[in-house]
Amino acid sequence: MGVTLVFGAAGQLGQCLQQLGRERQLTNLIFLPRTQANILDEAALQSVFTQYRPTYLINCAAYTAVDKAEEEADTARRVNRDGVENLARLCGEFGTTLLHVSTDFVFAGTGNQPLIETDEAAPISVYGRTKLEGEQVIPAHTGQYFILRTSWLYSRYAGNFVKTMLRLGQERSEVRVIWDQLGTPTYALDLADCLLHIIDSGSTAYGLYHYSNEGVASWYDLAVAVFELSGLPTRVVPIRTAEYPTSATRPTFSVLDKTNVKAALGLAIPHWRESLKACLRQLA
Ligand SMILES: NC(=O)C1=CN([C@@H]2O[C@H](COP(=O)(O)OP(=O)(O)OC[C@H]3O[C@@H](n4cnc5c(N)ncnc54)[C@H](OP(=O)(O)O)[C@@H]3O)[C@@H](O)[C@H]2O)C=CC1
Ligand SMILES: Cc1cn([C@H]2C[C@H](O)[C@@H](COP(=O)(O)OP(=O)(O)O[C@H]3O[C@@H](C)C(=O)[C@@H](O)[C@H]3O)O2)c(=O)[nH]c1=O
Repeated sequence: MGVTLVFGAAGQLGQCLQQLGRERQLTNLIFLPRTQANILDEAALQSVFTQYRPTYLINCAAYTAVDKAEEEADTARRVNRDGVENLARLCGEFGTTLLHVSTDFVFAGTGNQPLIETDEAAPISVYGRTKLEGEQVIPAHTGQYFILRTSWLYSRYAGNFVKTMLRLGQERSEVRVIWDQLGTPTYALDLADCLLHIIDSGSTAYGLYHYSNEGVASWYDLAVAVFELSGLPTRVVPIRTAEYPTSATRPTFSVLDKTNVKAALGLAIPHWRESLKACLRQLA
């Protein structure tokens, strides 16, 4: 069986893949943190590809600080666009299948219907724009790719909204959370499982797909569920976006339609509340 290289292995999704790799004893998964393989370092990438000649590459490396990206557009673009192009070029040269992850923030989010892959992407933040550019550079270099757009990732690893709520819940009796932005929380471990499923299945249904957990929620709903399921008495006050100013504008409605990924890969996707329970069990 060929080798799968994982870039950005120290991040949230990368650590979920490491967890599944350990649990399933997948010896052909090679994890490369930024310190070993910076996706902006073309010479280092060339030598990693020459050494491993990977069958698959999973790219978890990204610039994900949504607000900070507004002031660091060049840095965000280098990682989210140029870094992805470096990987795609080498995947093309080495016949490697690229599994790349993108975001619901490529959408303006002004509608009210679940978004399909062919809906117009019109990002309203630097992060969203640079992630869209990353999606768009891939097909020029290789046709062997899966791009999975996902949303609102959380897990026991790295920083994420669920962990922020648990921390705030310990510190305060009340938190104020936006209820007028709708999307779908996604357990990063479920996404990691989906990525490994693509590899296991040997699927050649290349292309762009939407993947999140099932259901719809506001950030307020998610916070309420976190406190309810973890038995914390914290009160959640619903507020509007205007009452929580941030540098980056976020989509109002970015629920992803998963019809295509389920059909192409034969996946059963858990509801976000079920996956949240599983994550909170891991965190406890
Ligand atoms: N988090 C979320 O809510 C969502 C994430 N996504 C997408 O999912 C993917 C995974 O996200 P997630 O795991 O949460 O992100 P994280 O920010 O947790 O992890 C990203 C990793 O990429 C690394 N990295 C940054 N720059 C480089 C570089 N030049 N070379 C190599 N590695 C680098 C970071 O290293 P360091 O820690 O040193 O900066 C970090 O370890 C990303 O593509 C993201 O855009 C999509 C929707 C939602
Ligand atoms: C901490 C906090 C956040 N919020 C709001 C702000 C924002 O609209 C929303 C989420 O805030 P965060 O900053 O935690 O999450 P954010 O960084 O916006 O999350 C996004 O990250 C990128 C990487 C993606 O790709 C997206 O899919 C999405 O997951 O919750 C509150 O209303 N109250 C709070 O106390």
